[in-house]
Amino acid sequence: MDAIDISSDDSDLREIDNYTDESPLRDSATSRILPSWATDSRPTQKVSSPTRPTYLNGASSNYHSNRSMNPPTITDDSGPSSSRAIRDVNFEYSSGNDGRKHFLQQTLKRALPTSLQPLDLPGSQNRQSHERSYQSAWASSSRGNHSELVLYENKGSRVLPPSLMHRKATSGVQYTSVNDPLHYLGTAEERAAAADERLIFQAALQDLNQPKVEARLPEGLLSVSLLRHQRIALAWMLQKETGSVHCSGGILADDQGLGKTISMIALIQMQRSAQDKSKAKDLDAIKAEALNLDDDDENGVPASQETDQCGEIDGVEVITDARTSIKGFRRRRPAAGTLVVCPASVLRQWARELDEKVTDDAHLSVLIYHGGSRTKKPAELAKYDVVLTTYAIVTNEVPKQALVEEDDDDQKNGERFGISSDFSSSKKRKKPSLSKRGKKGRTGFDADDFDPNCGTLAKVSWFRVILDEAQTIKNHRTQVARACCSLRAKRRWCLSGTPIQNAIDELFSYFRFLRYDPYAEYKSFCSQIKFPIAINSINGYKKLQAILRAIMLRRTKGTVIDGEPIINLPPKTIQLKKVAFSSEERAFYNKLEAESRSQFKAYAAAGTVKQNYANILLMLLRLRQACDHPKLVKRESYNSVGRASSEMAKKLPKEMVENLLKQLETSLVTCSVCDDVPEDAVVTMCGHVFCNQCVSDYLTGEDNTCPTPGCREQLGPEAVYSKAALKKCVTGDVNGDPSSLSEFDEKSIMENEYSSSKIRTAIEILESCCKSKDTYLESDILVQFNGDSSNLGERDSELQPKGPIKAIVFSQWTGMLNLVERALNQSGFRYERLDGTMSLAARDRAVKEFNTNPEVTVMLMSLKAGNLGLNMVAASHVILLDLWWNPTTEDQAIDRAHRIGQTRAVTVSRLTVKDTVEDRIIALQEDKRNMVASAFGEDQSGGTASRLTVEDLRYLFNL
Ligand SMILES: Nc1ncnc2c1ncn2[C@@H]1O[C@H](COP(=O)(O)OP(=O)(O)OP(=O)(O)O)[C@@H](O)[C@H]1O
Repeated sequence: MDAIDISSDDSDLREIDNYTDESPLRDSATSRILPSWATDSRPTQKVSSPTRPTYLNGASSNYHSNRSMNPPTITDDSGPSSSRAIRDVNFEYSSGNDGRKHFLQQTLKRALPTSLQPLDLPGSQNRQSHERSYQSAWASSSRGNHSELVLYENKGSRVLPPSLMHRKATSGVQYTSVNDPLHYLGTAEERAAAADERLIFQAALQDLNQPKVEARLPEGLLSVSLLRHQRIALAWMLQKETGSVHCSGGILADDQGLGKTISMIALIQMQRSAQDKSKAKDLDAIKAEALNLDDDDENGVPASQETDQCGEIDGVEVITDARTSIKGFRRRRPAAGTLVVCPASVLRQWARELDEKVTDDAHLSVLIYHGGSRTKKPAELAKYDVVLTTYAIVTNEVPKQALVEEDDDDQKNGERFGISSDFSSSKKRKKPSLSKRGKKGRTGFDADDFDPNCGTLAKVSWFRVILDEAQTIKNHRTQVARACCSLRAKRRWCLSGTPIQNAIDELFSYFRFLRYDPYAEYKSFCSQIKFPIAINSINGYKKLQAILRAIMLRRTKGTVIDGEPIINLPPKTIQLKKVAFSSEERAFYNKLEAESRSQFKAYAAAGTVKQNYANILLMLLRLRQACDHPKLVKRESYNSVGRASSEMAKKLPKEMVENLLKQLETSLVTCSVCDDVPEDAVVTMCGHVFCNQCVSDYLTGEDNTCPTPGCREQLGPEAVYSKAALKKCVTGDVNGDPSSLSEFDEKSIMENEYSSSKIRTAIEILESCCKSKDTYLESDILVQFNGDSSNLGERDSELQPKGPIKAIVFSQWTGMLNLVERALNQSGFRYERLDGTMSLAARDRAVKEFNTNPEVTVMLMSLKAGNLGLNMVAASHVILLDLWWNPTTEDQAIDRAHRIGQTRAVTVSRLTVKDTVEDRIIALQEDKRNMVASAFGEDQSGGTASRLTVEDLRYLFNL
């Protein structure tokens, strides 16, 4: 469980199982989401920040705006800032008399900040010595009494960074220079030494002084020229792949639409061309570099030490370790090129970019590894320069890395540090681990890593693995994250415009994938990153920025290099449009809220709030949906599942149908794909319940397993049943079409022609922009884009392309898209639609049609299926019909239109209804936005406001 609950009371919401990243109740800003009636009646009082805290505005990028440095505001730790910080990392503490003091004491007991830890000599600080210092620090601190411990916290000035203390250095410890030989440790020592934070400090220091190096690709490799920020990214990536001691690779976190894909393609080309050159010179050396992929094989034992017996399966040499009899295929695993893992919806786009942006002469061989007929031969994968696949297939084929047993560790630390079990999180339910601890190798991989039955992707050693839209693995407990972590690779990259969406914890998953030591260990991540933020948000976030600096490159659309914006995109205007309910809608909503209120009160009175987590989420879902259209609330099942599924349901034994129906009707659980209460719920043959759209999206085009953690049932689209389809079977009316079922009230707002206030507003916006005569006016702000990137971003009104103004309309609910469709038909719009229930080919067709057919002016998109990766620059208006829990998902959606290639000013309308749950979601989004800005050191506009000094770094790493 991600949230570490150290409150002694039996507070209800905090310990709810099955909470998820996106779920509102997991966030400690719960009180912002639940209506006041819900929070007021909670039996346990929670402490929350009464005022908005002050945030740090440090720098996270080398390439920042030319602003002068503003030292961050110093806030009293006992004030709102610290309580905010506590919320950021999901702490809570009891609000009794000494609640806060007690919390701090316990936090300090659990993980002393580095500033209180003795330093080991560089290179000697392996994991055990780290633990020793951790213990001894506690031992020395614990000799003091509690008030002494609190003293460290309250007398914050004693531990402030020098830059915040009139430039007086507090640490007498010498720090090593960039030229220190430590920086050039041999390969064998690198891993051990990387666990030393001192190296991270040095990298950050070096980075601070680093000039804006640009790499130039040899002529003839790409069909377009790289933009300046892309050339800088290329130089940075080359350095990270070859000259970094932390991990080979990193996080390219540029804003959506700045060209991360092309930057990666340039990296692949650059490295290939370098190889080609040196191949001529030294073939042997190349073999060693390209094929010695076992460097990253963490279960590996040098071949010379093994006395193995060999056999061969599928062209892969299988080795039986003579001592353990464990079968492995570490040796001779085919050495393959670059694996790109991305959401299914952008698979084809990657293929297109690889085809179009690379010259014919420097052609890269590309395999789309997707679909039921994909090859089973590892050697086949190894033939290609680039293999493209999806997260679903990786999840399916790669044995999962063991779960991080943080609860376990917490308990051990609690016991070791004398913390009462009341404060340990060990009471919480542990998610099942697929592997037993005893079977794990030294780095926690499952023994079945060597299972010859694992999929083809796992039987290859990759030279490079790129996770596109890497936020997909943000929850390190999920199967997808654990599978990606197990991929064998020499170099690793995460691409994401929004790497943090909900909580700092999400970074841990990337660090783990990247092998970014010491933070790839959950305990170190907590003690070195999470806890310092909890204790002092200003310093904690500054340190995080420094840590990120060593492996992350992030530029936003507002980034300036040498006084020049990195890209001249047309402006983007976001309007929050407050829609007023009609009187009927208001009455409907108020009634619904009143019902939810009394229901919640009943749970609270019975002390069963936490048992009713899913019910409460459902109440929230209904309130959210009521803001869109009352019909969404009443309609239980409005989408037909596929014909194959309806046919299959008819063939099932009656008893099985009844059981599945019961499961669908009575089990209130969250959908394990989107982590919300299922919309248009469907049940799988194995009895798991999902949103129809989510499970369809997951299963698109793949023979797959059930997405529920721990369930390995094979699943096809025909084994997913809607309530309507099952009911038909039970009542014997097996020939009916489930989609035509209607269960609605016949009140006026439930009538078919009733169009909600939000839909009416959306249509008005579309009428005014897409049907207006201005469509072809010269007055549009246009930017020339003719494929020649040397002209990218230049404004030239004479070359304005003429074309219709188009819009994308997003909703998270397919039911809402259905209702909007009807309104569009009535108003005579031509539109396309993209949602998770469609095949990849159908989605691709819809995007192409929208982008190229001048008659089609509206694209209806599901936020869940269409917010990532797609290029939809034909649209210059975006309408968001409903709000998502975190703002980054909305940003992603908006940037489908606001990206390189956009020629017009982009207008975004976010529709919300006043005095509803949506007000509270907006406040929650604001909190999350601030947390992300603090972590990256960005201001609200996405620019970097100030940068870390050498003193800051020295202080932050306690050197
Ligand atoms: N140097 C360039 N020359 C020509 N076109 C470019 C260049 N760089 C990027 N583009 C185009 O800009 C668009 C956006 O690029 P890309 O899809 O790589 O962005 P991204 O950062 O990966 O975005 P997202 O995070 O949304 O996936 C693409 O259509 C791409 O072809």
